[in-house]
Amino acid sequence: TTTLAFKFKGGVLVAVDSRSTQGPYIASGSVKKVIEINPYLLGTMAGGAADCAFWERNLGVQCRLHELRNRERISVAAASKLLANTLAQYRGYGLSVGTMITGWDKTGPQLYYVDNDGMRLHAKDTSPFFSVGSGSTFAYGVLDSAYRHDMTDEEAVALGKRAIYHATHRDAYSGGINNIYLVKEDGWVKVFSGDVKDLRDAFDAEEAAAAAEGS
Ligand SMILES: C#CCCCC(=O)N[C@@H](Cc1ccccc1)C(=O)N[C@@H](CC(C)C)B(O)O
Repeated sequence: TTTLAFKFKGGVLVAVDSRSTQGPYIASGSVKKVIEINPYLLGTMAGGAADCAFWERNLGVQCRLHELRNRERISVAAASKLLANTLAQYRGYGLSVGTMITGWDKTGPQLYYVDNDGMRLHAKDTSPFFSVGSGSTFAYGVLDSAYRHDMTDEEAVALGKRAIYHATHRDAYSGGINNIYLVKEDGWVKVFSGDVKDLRDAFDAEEAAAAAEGS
């Protein structure tokens, strides 16, 4: 798996692959690794497929109960804390969950990293991005070299495609379809879904257009 998310001028960009493996066997090439918790909250999945799917779906239930009891949408910080607390309860059971919880709440766009070790990190200006999964080292290489805060939405999408492209090219456990979401003030939007084999052309074209626009 390669999942990544970064905060930037326009909000939060989320990009993931869709491959599931069982050793060298490709169990699926079309896993939805972004879960749409509600129209303002997204969760990403890396690690155990069943563990991520089950506990992030459970997080959606907890978020909805929070809304009903408090008559207001849950903050990204609180939603990520709910998941972190759940994973802490099951520490030692062997869960494998590496996730990012992101969305736009009354404090603006927010991004957290949460995993089964009990880690919960808040993306700040010092480190505005995370990448999670077996291909994350390759994605970090691209993000570290090309990330800028003041990217346009198009440039952010092109960077997400570029990072996923290089990670899925090198990591045997990543591949399939690249799904990309943009988190804006009035909720998330799914902006792209395409085979990683075709990504090279996609980000080349986008970057050429951005360069032409810039000149
Ligand atoms: C048995 C078995 C594994 C069932 C499928 C399964 O969970 N595959 C895992 C890899 C894994 C994990 C833990 C134990 C074994 C095998 C997988 O593909 N994870 C991807 C993300 C999920 C959401 C699809 B990615 O992190 O590579």
